[in-house]
Amino acid sequence: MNNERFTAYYKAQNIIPDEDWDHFMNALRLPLPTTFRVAGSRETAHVLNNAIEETYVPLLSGAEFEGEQVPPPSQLPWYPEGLAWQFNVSKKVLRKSVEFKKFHSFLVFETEVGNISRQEAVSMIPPLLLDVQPYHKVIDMCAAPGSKTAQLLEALHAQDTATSTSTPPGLLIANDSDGKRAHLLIHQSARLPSPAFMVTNLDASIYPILRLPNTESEIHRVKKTSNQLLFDRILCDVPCSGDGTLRKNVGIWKRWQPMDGNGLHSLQVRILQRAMRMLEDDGRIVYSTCSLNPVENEAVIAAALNSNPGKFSFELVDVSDQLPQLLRRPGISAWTPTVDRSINTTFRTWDDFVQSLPESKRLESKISESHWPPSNAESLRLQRCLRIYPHLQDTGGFFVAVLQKKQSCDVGLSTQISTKREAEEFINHAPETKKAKLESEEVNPHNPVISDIEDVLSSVTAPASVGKETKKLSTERVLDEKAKSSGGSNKDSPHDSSFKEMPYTFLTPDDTTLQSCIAQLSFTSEFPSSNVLVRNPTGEAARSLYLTNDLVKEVVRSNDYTRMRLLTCGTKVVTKQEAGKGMDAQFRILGEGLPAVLPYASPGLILTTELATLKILLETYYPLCTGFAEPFRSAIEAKNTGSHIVRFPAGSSSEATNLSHDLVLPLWKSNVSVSLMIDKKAKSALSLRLFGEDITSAAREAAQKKTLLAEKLPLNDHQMEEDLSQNE
Ligand SMILES: C[S@@+](CC[C@H](N)C(=O)[O-])C[C@H]1O[C@@H](n2cnc3c(N)ncnc32)[C@H](O)[C@@H]1O
Repeated sequence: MNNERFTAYYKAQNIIPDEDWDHFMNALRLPLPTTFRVAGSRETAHVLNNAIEETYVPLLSGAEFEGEQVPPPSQLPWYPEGLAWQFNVSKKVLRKSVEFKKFHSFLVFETEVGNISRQEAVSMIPPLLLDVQPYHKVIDMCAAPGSKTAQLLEALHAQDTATSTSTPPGLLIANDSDGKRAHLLIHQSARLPSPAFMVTNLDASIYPILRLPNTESEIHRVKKTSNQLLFDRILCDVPCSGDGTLRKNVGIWKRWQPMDGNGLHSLQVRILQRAMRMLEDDGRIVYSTCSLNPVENEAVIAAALNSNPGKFSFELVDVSDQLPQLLRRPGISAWTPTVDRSINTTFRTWDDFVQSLPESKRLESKISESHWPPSNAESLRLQRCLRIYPHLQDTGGFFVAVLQKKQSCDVGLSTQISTKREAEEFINHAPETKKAKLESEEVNPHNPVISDIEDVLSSVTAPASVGKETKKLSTERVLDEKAKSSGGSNKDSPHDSSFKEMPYTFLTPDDTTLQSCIAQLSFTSEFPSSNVLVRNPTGEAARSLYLTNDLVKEVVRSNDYTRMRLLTCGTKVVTKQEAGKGMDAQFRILGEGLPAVLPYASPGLILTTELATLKILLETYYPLCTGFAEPFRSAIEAKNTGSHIVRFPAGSSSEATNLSHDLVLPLWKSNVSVSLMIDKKAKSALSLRLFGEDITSAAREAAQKKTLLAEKLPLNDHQMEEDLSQNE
């Protein structure tokens, strides 16, 4: 594991003192420990964390493998409330040591149901420094696959209890420009259903201006002069060359070369600049990469700070007192970009470099002035950035910077391209066809259909008080033009017919199907029936009902869903169990939707019982009502067929545990039997947690299959083992 270019480049950057160099390089060659975070609301997280501390750490403490002691998991010292862990054992130990095998099953199942997030330690830092509160409007600009999004959602839902979801007044938009990855993100986030969540699929560097309804109100801290949705917190975990992940992605050793970072710099700057324009006063941006390269880190921060000269008053936040046990190094103010793959770092300035090129080549160069440290680098206080190195605390490499917007002199202008040079740059980044179109349009300041380029250019030269509205509109159009060229919306109509997702239609509270659903499920009058949406063009409550909070509803109703390429919003709470229309349909509460609707479930819908009932529900797919002990048997027999909720109160106990908080689950009653409406992985996780073993019918069937396979196949040991592990 070596790469001479890597060594030469980073030696030239002076990021690691000479005396630490070997230590740094050796750490990069070691496998990364496994790290995970106990997720979910604080209440649930602490219950599970206690289980790790009280059950698994003692179980694993004496573990030995092939005559050697294997250390048990330990808490990451800097992670708040001890909720993140690491352990360092090989796959062989995980598969063969009885104790670790049990721990591994626990991790796998709890990860499946979203109670545990397998996440690199350093990747947990940005959301912590973003400091999200439930009332914040938050956007995660480059979110997929979503491990940080999950942390942001948890912070938004800090008030959740173990059984029910709070409805935070804030909002989280997770965005990614890669459609496939954005869908993966949706899949991941289904573990944390939230009425305050939206996913969009846009290029973050040209993220469009989103609107809120035209209102004079300040309910959501919307400025009276603007109905633009500005964000309190923005995460820019930008695409990067990723050399901080060398320990995990060993293939990088072979292919690493510095032009990857050079090539990403411009996109990284543009994403950060876009975030700066979308930020509320006093708002905070966290910029992060898993790269060690200053061109992708400090150079980006410096370029973005310098591109807003004084207008928005951004500054790097000193976070040296936060996460005090996290070992870090300060950001640097001097670095030397390389201009080619051979690590030519001899040019002290961009001018020197450009002068060295033949005149015909100068315009072609992709390396810009902002790859070099600016002359005011010291005054930008780049040392406030965080550099995390593998040898400090046995982690990956990482970079984080926290930016704060102090105030804006003019809210209208906050959406603007701020300097003439910036406007020109903006246009220069547009594809050629778009540029020609933008440049050929006529100027008419009284007509919204005016030239974008002229408008942008005039907006930065006109006095701030003149034509504010026109300027705002035009900036939006420039973004729309850019979005259109990358598959987004059309200039004349905000609708983008190339976007194929189903529309989002809010039902009226008196919709007959919705009313019938509410009546069937005995939801109380507090149920927010005006925040229920369906996903089809006609607005018919055809199958699934989604619940959003007020702010998400406002955003969806005030913006064309195709223009914002909205992939999902809110949380699916109820689905039709059987065919049937309107009043005839039978509705069922979904497992993932239960926490969101529980606050509105009337007592008649909830059956309270003991863990012995749960045992039967886990052991059998469709247990007969007559198979339960009293009083549950009579209680369930007396219920109508359909959707119900079963509650196991705190204090119920089983062989393995004593429930420390209520547990509620969705139940379906047929004529003579019942069934627990959660998926088989959730059942297994519950079973392991509450009964110390997987007692589910699915696990029993899998074990039987395994035995059959072992008896049937006359394989040698090695083949047999492989077959069995594939079946697991
Ligand atoms: C470092 S990864 C993000 C990891 C993610 N934050 C997490 O914690 O799971 C960068 C992401 O940026 C996305 N991306 C690349 N270019 C983008 C752009 N112009 N706009 C938005 N997302 C972009 C990539 O698809 C990738 O998913």
